[in-house]
Amino acid sequence: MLLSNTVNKIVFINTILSGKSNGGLSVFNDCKGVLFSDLTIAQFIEKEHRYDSIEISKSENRQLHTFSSGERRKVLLEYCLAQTPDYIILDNPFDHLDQQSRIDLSNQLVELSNSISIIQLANREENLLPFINRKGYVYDNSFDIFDIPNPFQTQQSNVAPIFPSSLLSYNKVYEKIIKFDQVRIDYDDQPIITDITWEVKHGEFWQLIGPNGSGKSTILSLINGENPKAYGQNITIFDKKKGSGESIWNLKKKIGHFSTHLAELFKKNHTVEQMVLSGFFDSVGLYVKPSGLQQEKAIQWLEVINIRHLKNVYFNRLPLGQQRLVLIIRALIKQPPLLILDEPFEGLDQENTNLVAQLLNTLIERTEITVIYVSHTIEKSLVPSHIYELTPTKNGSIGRIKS
Ligand SMILES: Nc1ncnc2c1ncn2[C@@H]1O[C@H](COP(=O)(O)OP(=O)(O)OP(=O)(O)O)[C@@H](O)[C@H]1O
Repeated sequence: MLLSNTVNKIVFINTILSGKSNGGLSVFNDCKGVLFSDLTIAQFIEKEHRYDSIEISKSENRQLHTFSSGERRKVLLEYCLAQTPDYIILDNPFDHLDQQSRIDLSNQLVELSNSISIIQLANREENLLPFINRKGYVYDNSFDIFDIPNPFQTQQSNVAPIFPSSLLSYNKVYEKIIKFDQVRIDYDDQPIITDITWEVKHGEFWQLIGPNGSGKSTILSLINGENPKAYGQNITIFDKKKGSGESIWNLKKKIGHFSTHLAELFKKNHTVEQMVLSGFFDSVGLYVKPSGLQQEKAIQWLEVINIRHLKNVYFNRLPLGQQRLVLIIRALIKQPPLLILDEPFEGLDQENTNLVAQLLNTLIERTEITVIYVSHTIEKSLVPSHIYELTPTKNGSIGRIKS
């Protein structure tokens, strides 16, 4: 099933799992189904957080949030198959996976399709599994299923003419936005990254690549102040050595941050507009009163991603793809000196992928922002000026500049 980003995926999935489908999917109404999705992962993480329990990875005795994004997916698939379902719903199964893991998963799914039924949900046609023999397209919340138009056309987004100006001006030019000097991080005596020496200068545009579990998110967490292991390492951010007295909040003021995990534990009833505004205050969700100018800016950004009409809808009720778009503009709204995006294209359909790529291109063209993003896929429309690649070794991942 190819789904547009406006489809409420949670309701769609629940309709199938509760045996209430109409049309072609009604053949599954009396069968036992399981869900393989970021949504399931988020639910398990929440449960483990609330009860301080281990729900999935009992053999490794680890909570799910301590696994990397790709590792979480692998652990979840094992768990799903152990439930011996009649069918499995695979929601964007290739998200968060590196190239080799995608190939391995494809092969595993070909095998699996001999014993159980598979319903694949994808946001991009190129991600549909090649062996799937019945395809459909759902584009709104009627959940009516149509044939996929051939060729499948997506609208080209054009964000350039209404790109909002910045409210704040960061006119200080830093000599070293980031400098890592022989950085090494261990978890439970297991080396994760080792001997990382890397420098990012003002205005540069970097992609950080490496296989699942190689330490990309760990590196980002050392930069954005979320990882206490940064202290004691030789790390300089905005010309200041880590540990030389700058508060995390001061650091966060200069960084816009997006990660697909950002709202995993967010359960409050905050609206879309409040969520976007919270980017000014470096919080997830809004806890202070914004100014009129800030509110104006939030509306302008919502216009950029074409969802101004949803400003009063609760963030948690939005389809996952739109939640991610909202979190991306939340990261952009203050137009900070440094923007960090961890997998900004995951879960987006082609149209919204184009939109985000164009937003980033415009930002890079018109401002002096420094950008670091992590992505397992190469987006043709987005060309970083530099690539830093992590390669795992038994002593932890080492890094090198790829271009
Ligand atoms: N809190 C933790 N406790 C134990 N191990 C951890 C913890 N956090 C991360 N790790 C491990 O560190 C390694 C690097 O994780 P990280 O999330 O940085 O990888 P990544 O390159 O971002 O992977 P992915 O592409 O799958 O997102 C992984 O093997 C992960 O299991």
